[in-house]
Amino acid sequence: MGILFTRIWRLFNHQEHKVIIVGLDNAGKTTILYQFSMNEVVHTSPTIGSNVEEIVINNTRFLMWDIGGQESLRSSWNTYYTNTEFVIVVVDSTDRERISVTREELYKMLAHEDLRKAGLLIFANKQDVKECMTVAEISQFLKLTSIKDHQWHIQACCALTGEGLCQGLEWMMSRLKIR
Ligand SMILES: Nc1nc2c(ncn2[C@@H]2O[C@H](COP(=O)(O)OP(=O)(O)OP(=O)(O)O)[C@@H](O)[C@H]2O)c(=O)[nH]1
Repeated sequence: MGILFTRIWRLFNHQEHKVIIVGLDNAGKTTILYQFSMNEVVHTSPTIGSNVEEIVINNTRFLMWDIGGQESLRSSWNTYYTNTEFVIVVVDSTDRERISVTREELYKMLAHEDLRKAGLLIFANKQDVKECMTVAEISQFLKLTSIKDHQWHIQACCALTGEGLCQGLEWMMSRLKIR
């Protein structure tokens, strides 16, 4: 009886949390996705369209969509928004020139009806590179403290070594618990 109950419970709790990973081209989105799913660095090439992986952490399932960040692809990001619970924005912390483009894309996304309830995790990636922007600088450039209608968190990371990635996932897990 106990085992049967557990199986039925699992069947009905097979909930999957949809996550989209966005950011400008070359930010490190695909590298992050495959660190999550395979725990290793894969050789990446620019994503045309998207990559998707299921990631299971402590029985919690995330379906993660890594969406290509090239300029021509950004206008179709919104086709992925339905039912998204978390948006991960990956920032190339070495790319000072385009942080304003990231900011524009970020606020465009946050204003979209389909993302009204989505949590926002920002990865300040490539922290291994000397003289990259710090988390504080990126927060300021992106005006994160002005975001009142979404839960958000910024996390420094290096997708090549995996440093910081678990902390980002832990933040997402903590948000799920308090819902
Ligand atoms: N130094 C350094 N390089 C990184 C890091 N993360 C990713 N890269 C490199 O950045 C380049 C782009 O990484 P991708 O993961 O393909 O970037 P993307 O955001 O998926 O790019 P698009 O598919 O064009 O949108 C690759 O050469 C990666 O090896 C990091 O933390 N540090």
